[in-house]
Amino acid sequence: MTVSIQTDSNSSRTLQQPDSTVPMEAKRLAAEKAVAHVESGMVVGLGTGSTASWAIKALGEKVRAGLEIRAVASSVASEQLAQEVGIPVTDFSAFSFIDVTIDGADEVDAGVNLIKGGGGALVREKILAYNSRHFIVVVDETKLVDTLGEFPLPVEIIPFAAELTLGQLSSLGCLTSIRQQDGKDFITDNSNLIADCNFPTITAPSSLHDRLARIPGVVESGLFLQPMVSRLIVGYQDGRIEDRLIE
Ligand SMILES: O=C(CO)[C@H](O)[C@H](O)COP(=O)(O)O
Repeated sequence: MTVSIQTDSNSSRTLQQPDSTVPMEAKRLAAEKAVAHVESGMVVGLGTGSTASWAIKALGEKVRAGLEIRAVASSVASEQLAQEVGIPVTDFSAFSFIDVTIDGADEVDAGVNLIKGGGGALVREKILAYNSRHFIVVVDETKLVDTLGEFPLPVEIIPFAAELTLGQLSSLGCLTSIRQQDGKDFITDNSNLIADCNFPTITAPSSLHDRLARIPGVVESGLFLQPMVSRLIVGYQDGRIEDRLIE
């Protein structure tokens, strides 16, 4: 998928969404490795995106073969996919914590901090990750970076006074744009907007996270900072898989 991003300087550039450039096979292998960590009796959080979809499909196969789990989804799309492949989706009132959540990411830095939200599901994804005993991130090798920021940081904002909120985001040193889809504003599952924030680089993600959180109108940012990830699984184009426990 190709998304045209309009910046506040009226220039435009093209963001290649991960689907168009990365090896699907590496994503699939990483996702299947993650599913091997799911056991009967668990409550499982389902991420969003193409890598998470591979995990949902692999989980569905295991459920059909007898694995007994209950799942919660981070997006309407993932919930629909889960139902299609036979995974029982449960209500948030039915449990007090999630055993394991499996999700993808747009960037993973050397300290295992993430940018997420390329699929626009970052708020629900973060709620699931935060409430999970184990958060397994599955990516292909193209998502690994030394420093975050090449992928524009998605920030979910409420529609009210969005122009003012965009201005506040820009004052942090980024070019901002409201994400578009099919010629219209992209609307999240929470009826909000996504501001894509293009920083030159994000050298201090923790302080940026705090500054973003102080802006009224910002619901959440796509910065998922450590300690959040408990396991990182990376699929490589040559077929290798790295399954790393994060201490
Ligand atoms: O954060 C996300 C959705 O909001 C996705 O996990 C992220 O965009 C990675 O997607 P993909 O697995 O398709 O590369």
